[in-house]
Amino acid sequence: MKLTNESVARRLDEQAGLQRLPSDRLQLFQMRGFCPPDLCAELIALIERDRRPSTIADDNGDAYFRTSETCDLAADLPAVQRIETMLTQLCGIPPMFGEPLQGQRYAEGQEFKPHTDYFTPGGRDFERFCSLSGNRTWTFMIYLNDVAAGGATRFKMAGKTFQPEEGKLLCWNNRLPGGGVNAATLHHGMKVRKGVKYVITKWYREKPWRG
Ligand SMILES: O=C(O)CCC(=O)C(=O)O
Ligand SMILES: [Fe+2]
Repeated sequence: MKLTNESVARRLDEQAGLQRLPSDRLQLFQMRGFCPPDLCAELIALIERDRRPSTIADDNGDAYFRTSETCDLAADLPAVQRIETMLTQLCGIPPMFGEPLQGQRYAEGQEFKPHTDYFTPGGRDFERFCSLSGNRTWTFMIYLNDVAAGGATRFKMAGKTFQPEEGKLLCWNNRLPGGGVNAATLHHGMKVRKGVKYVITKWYREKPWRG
């Protein structure tokens, strides 16, 4: 199957319950209640079990750039298989293009400062992270819980902020229609002010994933 840059957005446009953000700068969709509460709870338990401090490809020398904790979620776990199947049905991207599912946990005061999910062509980390699998194409992110205060995801250039909410999916195309990277996807996982925030993230690549 040849996966074109445009075919994913077209498919997402046809999915019931998925809303497309009105914007000519980026392709971004949201869906409330995508992940059922029991599955959100299972995924949170897995993140609690396996979390470790997050790393970041290029933190611009700022140790506080991404202060959350991360974990890779093993593909053979039943909860992971369940959400992966739901994502594949939604977007139609063959699973071979996907990186392993990741979980993030933000405690009070933690954040992920403004960044893009793609690697900047020609940037310091590009060769290291993209030579085998190509750059990131689509991001699918799911909030697993309601957060008492803070923890929104802000797309400054697109002028849009999303509040965390149990089961809510956000997804966006990191590329422009012509194939280059889209700087308007810049986003900020804002500080959690009260409570704990859990998300999972699925990133897809231009070529089949070779980790
Ligand atoms: O937690 C958020 O709101 C954003 C997370 C994010 O941008 C990422 O993991 O790449
Ligand atoms: Fe991100």
